[in-house]
Amino acid sequence: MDFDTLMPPSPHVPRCFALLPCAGSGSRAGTAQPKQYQPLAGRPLVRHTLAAFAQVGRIARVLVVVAPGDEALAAHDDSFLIAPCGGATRAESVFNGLAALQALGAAAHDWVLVHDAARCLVTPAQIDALIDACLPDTVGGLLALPLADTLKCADAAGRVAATLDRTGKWLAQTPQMFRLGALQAALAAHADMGFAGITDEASAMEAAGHRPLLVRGSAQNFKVTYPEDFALAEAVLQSRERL
Ligand SMILES: Nc1ccn([C@@H]2O[C@H](COP(=O)(O)OP(=O)(O)OP(=O)(O)O)[C@@H](O)[C@H]2O)c(=O)n1
Ligand SMILES: C[C@](O)(CO)[C@H](O)COP(=O)(O)O
Repeated sequence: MDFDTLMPPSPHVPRCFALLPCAGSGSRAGTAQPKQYQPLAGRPLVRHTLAAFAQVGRIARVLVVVAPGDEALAAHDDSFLIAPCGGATRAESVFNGLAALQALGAAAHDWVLVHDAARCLVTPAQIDALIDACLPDTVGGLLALPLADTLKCADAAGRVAATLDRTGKWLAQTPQMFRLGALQAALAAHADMGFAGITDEASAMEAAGHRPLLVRGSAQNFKVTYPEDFALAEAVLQSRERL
């Protein structure tokens, strides 16, 4: 099945697709298997991420980019598609995923929401807020959080070299929402250099001269990165169940 059968393309009504990079090794998490497949509150972590996107009616389709050979780990069902085209870096996985979306029928003017599989606490309301903010915009944008702590710069010995002005500084989160064609072109410009310095979609768009919109996210939308993050994520999920 391709996307055109699902929802015909129209130059007037761009569709929204979600692309989940899920091909990382999760080395900082210290788990035996990649963190996105670790059990969390009874199911693989990435399943919580997918559940949030499944509740957003404006997302036409979700594509999960996994490492070649990991298709079974992502345990496929009909609510999402899998592309086993993960790359050596997150940016490469996203770049390959955009090509897979295009091959399935997504158009250059369609929107793509790129979201870390490892940010499993994102909520449908946060995704909707990003879509609401970006749909009327020409560029697109990202969820992000203004810095809430004092910002230090370290020297090589692990001592404070300076306290930096945090005014106007935000922490980038995901989803990050851009037009497929514009994002593809922005990333393509860095492919020859192995996507060096491109740590998120917005940084590629910025390098291409765009100024993405900052949409306030939530501290709960953190990326599971370190061993202690699993217990925190589980506690948040359990607290939501009690609501
Ligand atoms: N080559 C890569 C690297 C990362 N990711 C994905 O990008 C998201 C954010 O990556 P992050 O968690 O920061 O990186 P990991 O490589 O998974 O972890 P680490 O840096 O600790 O090894 C994750 O959902 C991860 O699976 C990916 O698809 N392809
Ligand atoms: C994209 C991202 O989640 C924005 O904060 C983040 O940069 C991904 O983590 P990484 O460690 O840079 O891969």
